[in-house]
Amino acid sequence: MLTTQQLSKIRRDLHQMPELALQEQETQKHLLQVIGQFNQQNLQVMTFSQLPTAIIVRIQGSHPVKTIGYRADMDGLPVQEKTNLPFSSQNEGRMHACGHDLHMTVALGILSYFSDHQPQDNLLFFFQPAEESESGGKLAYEQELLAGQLRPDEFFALHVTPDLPVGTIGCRLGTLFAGTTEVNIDLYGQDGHAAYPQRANDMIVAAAQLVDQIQTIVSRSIDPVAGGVITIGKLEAGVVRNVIAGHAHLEGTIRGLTQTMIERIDERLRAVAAGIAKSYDAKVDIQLNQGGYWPVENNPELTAEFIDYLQQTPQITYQETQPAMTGEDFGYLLAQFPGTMFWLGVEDRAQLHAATFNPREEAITVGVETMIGFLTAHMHRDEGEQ
Ligand SMILES: CC(=O)N[C@@H](CCC[C@H](N)C(=O)O)C(=O)O
Repeated sequence: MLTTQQLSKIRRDLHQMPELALQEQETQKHLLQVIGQFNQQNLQVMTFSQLPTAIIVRIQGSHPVKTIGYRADMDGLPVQEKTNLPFSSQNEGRMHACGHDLHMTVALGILSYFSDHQPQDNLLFFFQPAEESESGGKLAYEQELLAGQLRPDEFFALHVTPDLPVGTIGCRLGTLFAGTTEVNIDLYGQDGHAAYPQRANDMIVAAAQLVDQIQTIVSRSIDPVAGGVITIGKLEAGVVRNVIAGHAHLEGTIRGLTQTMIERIDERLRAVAAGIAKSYDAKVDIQLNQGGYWPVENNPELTAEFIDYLQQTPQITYQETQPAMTGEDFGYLLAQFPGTMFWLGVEDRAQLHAATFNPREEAITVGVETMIGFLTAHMHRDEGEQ
């Protein structure tokens, strides 16, 4: 089993090599190298041409009644790290700002334990590319990576959160995370000389109005008790001060706790964008893509058992959390397989996705020990029920 020092070294190595969605080649190489050092007796380590950076490791159980899956996401974000840590990202403009380096390390810690202590049930460790975009979970399912002998009967995963202290685990019955829709909007007008606005059709003004009107969607069209979010995170338009912009490009994300809510916001956004296009005599191209970012719905029975385990474990503080507006393509996988996702406290003042995000590493052993303890108890419970 990996020691705390070994886990920390692995996490720091992974932290230095963040790669974007579906480009996780170095990360995969590193994971395979670490896994190669574990006891291989009951392990089957697999990669796949259909999703080249994914890894699945199957551990054969001693007398299995089912296959239990555990998923860790692998990709980083297009963020320039500003932590000044000695093990900062070595990849310019890329950062593990969402804690996926910790997610992978926790998975390796659990995997290394069960490679030395054969579990009763089969275990499946899915190192998943592309959580931040491209929806690697959905791709894996559609390309039948998680089928046949590799089909999990249950699936578990965690996400780190800076909002909880180390030693605290957050979870809830029902919806843990929102579903999301990725938004891409292009507005097309007429470029021209800054001195002759009457001869051009300015898409900076149209885009500014669009961003402004978008703010009314949640505040005026959505039930405030149900809630929703629409954020425009990127707006590009124009080339220089004295040229009127004939094109504007906007990117954003919609968040809602139910499919109905997401669809309602999608519909309002289409209507508002069409209205702006009409009033500015512009052409609009709007692309809304939900991919696999479905709401994360925790399975009632498994999650109740998991929460019960946490409440009875003295080293852990359990906290019931509110649903969060973060998205996760594990939501897609939980729509196919029953399971539970939970928050692992890593306590930091910086938020997820911030360039200064610096999660506390002591949380790694909390994650590893929690999952080893829970899975062991869970498998024994199955044995008792046979
Ligand atoms: C936990 C987390 O931060 N997840 C991401 C998931 C990305 C969702 C999708 N690409 C989108 O932007 O809509 C998040 O941003 O919540």
